[in-house]
Amino acid sequence: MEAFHCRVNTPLCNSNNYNTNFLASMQRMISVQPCNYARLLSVSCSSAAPPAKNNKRRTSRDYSAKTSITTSRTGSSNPAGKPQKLNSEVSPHRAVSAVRLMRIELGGAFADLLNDQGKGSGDNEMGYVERTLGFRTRNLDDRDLRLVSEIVGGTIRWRKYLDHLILSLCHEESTFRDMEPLLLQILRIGVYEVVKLEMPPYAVVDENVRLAKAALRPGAGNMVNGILRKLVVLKESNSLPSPKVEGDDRQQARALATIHSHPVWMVRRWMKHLGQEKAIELMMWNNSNPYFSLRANTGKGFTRADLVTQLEMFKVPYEFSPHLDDFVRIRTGMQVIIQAGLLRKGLCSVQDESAGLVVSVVDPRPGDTIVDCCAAPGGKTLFMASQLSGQGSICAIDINKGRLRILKETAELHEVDSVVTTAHADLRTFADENCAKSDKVLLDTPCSGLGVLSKRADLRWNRRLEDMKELKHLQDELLDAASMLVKIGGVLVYSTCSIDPDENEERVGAFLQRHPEFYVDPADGYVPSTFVTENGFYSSNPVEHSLDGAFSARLLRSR
Ligand SMILES: C[S@@+](CC[C@H](N)C(=O)[O-])C[C@H]1O[C@@H](n2cnc3c(N)ncnc32)[C@H](O)[C@@H]1O
Repeated sequence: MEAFHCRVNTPLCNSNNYNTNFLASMQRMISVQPCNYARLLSVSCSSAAPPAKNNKRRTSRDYSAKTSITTSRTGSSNPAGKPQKLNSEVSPHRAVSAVRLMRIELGGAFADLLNDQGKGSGDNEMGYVERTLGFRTRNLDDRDLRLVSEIVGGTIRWRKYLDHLILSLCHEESTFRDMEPLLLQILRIGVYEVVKLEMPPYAVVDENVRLAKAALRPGAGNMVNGILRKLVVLKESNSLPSPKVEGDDRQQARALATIHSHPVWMVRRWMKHLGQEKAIELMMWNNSNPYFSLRANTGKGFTRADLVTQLEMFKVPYEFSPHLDDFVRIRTGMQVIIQAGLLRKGLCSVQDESAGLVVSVVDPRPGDTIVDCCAAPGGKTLFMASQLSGQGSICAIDINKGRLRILKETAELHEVDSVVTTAHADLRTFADENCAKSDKVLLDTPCSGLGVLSKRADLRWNRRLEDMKELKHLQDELLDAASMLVKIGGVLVYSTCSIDPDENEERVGAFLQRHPEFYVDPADGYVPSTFVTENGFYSSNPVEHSLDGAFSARLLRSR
């Protein structure tokens, strides 16, 4: 059977991609490679573990394409071709989680975007369930929605570790290697529920067996039953298989990557830059449940006190940010906030304080002319605009038209559009063609996003080591371009949401060598000293500051 090689494109930046659509992605994949439909159907209808006839390892993506093609060609992925119907036996959150996981891993949907959709999204989700599994379940209630977020986020984060457990519980490696994607997702959910959520184990087994039988076939249910029961026995006797951290650096990194569920290349990089202990702390942070920060939109006259009144009214527990006046932190209650329409009405935004502190480094003042070079979807543009009190201007540039449209619409919603204009352009061309010089230029550059892995559960699996090399080159070019827009005496702020020195200190160092007309203005006048490095840069560290990782350098132009 021929393998599919479909790389899901991910933007080289931290922000969400808003136009992902499962079926469209599937169609894209279909158009990439032809496939053998008869074989696909036979794969879906055969026993729990389809026989491995080829030597090549089948990736889950290979099977996903097959599954989805079956779906799109027949209108139902139900292998027995049963009419679509309500299945009240299957728990809704498991069915939705399994289908969401398929969409994320195979269709390129983004985990956090799906989690943010809130009430109403349950109907769409059920549509996906029906199209993928061939039946509906009862509707999701609030508890189900919370469970879906928890299970989907956790299962993605822990994927490597969960697969390690599943593999070690399979009789043969080929059983795991050739497992069809939906069956694998159901097993991952079950293993995550038993091992990480510590849910009542035999209920978890029964529920996931029921899902596998209904969504696939009885043989698949038997397989889930066998594997999960073995897992429960091992868990109860405290003898889950775990790789030993021993041998040379590479072997140790491999073991740690499995235990803490991260790509090996990242672990090796962090062991080199941070040492083993700090690398482990960072991975533990990335695997923990993040809290979120909300910024009250003062540009619209909605203060933090107003926000707090709303949170108290909806009984959402909060804490004040110790660093930024407009921000509060919440650990739970995001669904309530979404349902109450606070985001939709533009009264507040979800923004990490680490990003807010980058704006503090820019230090926007009423009357400033500002260029935001890589602006979309606009988190920092809008926060800067709210500080201009209607005086001054921000030119928001981005190469991505769709994201820039979102920025423009949000600026109107936030009532700061009088100071924001947008320019759809490649910064490198824009800088060549525009000779106007500005007071302040922010370059929030495309980066690996290695500082935001706790919030972006799927990002770790979408990044490759090669991205780092490509990014360095782009970051240098964008820095050169951004510097052309700064007036003499003006400010250039370079920022990333990465903790990687290659993207941060090294890029700034190389820039200063190429541009002796710039020098560092230490960040300690702009952010609390705990965030200021010995070189005068702003740097937030997830483990040390309990924020996302971010970096910025404030550079002044002398001539
Ligand atoms: C890190 S994101 C920016 C996030 C944004 N500053 C915010 O706070 O919401 C990087 C952005 O750079 C844009 N970008 C990438 N290459 C670009 C280029 N050559 N010119 C202009 N924008 C570019 C991407 O489209 C993406 O929106």
